[in-house]
Amino acid sequence: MVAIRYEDIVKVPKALLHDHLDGGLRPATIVELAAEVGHELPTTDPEGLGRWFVEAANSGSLERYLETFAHTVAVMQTAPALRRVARECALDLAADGVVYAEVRFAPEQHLERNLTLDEVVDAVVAGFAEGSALAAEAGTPIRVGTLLTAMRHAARSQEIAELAVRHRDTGVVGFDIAGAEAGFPPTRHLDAFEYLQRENFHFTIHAGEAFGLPSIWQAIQWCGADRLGHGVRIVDDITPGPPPVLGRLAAYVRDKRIPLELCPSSNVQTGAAPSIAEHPIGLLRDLRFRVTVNTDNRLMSGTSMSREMALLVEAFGYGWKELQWFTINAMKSAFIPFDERLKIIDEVIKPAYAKLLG
Ligand SMILES: O=c1[nH]cnc2c1ncn2[C@@H]1O[C@H](CO)[C@@H](O)[C@H]1O
Ligand SMILES: [Zn+2]
Repeated sequence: MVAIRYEDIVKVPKALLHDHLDGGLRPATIVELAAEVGHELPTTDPEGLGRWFVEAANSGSLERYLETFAHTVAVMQTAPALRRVARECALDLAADGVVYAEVRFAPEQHLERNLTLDEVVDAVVAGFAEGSALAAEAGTPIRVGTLLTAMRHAARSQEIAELAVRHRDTGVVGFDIAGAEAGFPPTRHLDAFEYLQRENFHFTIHAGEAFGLPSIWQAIQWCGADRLGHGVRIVDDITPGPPPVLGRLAAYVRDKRIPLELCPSSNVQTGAAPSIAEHPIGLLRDLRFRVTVNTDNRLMSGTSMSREMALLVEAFGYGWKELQWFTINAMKSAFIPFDERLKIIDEVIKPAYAKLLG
């Protein structure tokens, strides 16, 4: 087999479902915005700051990993700052060959300087639109959908769900809950999820990352999640083989083709997986779960979509066939309408991979 080159991974179209806006800022932008608002950073050297985020996030614990977000959220409190961060996010993803991305953030964390929730969403959506327009001009078109996240330790999920539905025709395509998982089960937000179902809206739930099967079970069977954010601990319901035996929940997730938004590097940093080579993605792919590959937080993991793909190529020997499978899985699982997903699969993804597959 011909070795896969990194620059070819960058060029090939990729689809990304799980990326946090406040986990993907450019270090130089954080330094500039922090100077404007007088926020103190661990260092004002952009390169050093980038390294600081990765090292601080390498804690082995989700709670400590999440502490690093204090420095990104602090500089995202005005409409121009939110707009800039969103614009740069779209540009960075497009430059990395991502053609479709769903990017999430928690509006309730951006109210420190008196913006309203609606103003926060408007600024971010405008930033994505600007970034996408610039990316198209640069010859790297991208479509970005916004997901609104509610923080699971807080009590604003109903309000954020209503906010998401209010903005559904102007760029918001889904809803999510995130934050510390242990002690904050999905059913705490059942009202919000039931409301979203009545509105025929889409949502994913961070579940099965820092807490195991009960979280996944609640997310799917009580709350009705369309997808699982991470969901990596579904392996706890699989008895290793040969042949591996699926428990009832794992079988349900696979049978129903529930998409798993797997984030390899992030999982290693928070201790959800021991290493990339031992990441359950290998087993889950072999068993043909609806696996997708994601970045989670590009800043905290010092990563990109291409880098996550390259790490999997190296660890599992994947070729273009597997990378296409991940990409089509993601595109099939996106929250935009079916006909629009199909168009990207048929007109953008398949023709590009066909050339590489020969
Ligand atoms: O992997 C994760 N698991 C749980 N919560 C997360 C993860 N990454 C980021 N956030 C949380 O989501 C918020 C909105 O984007 C971030 O501020 C962070 O607290
Ligand atoms: Zn996440």
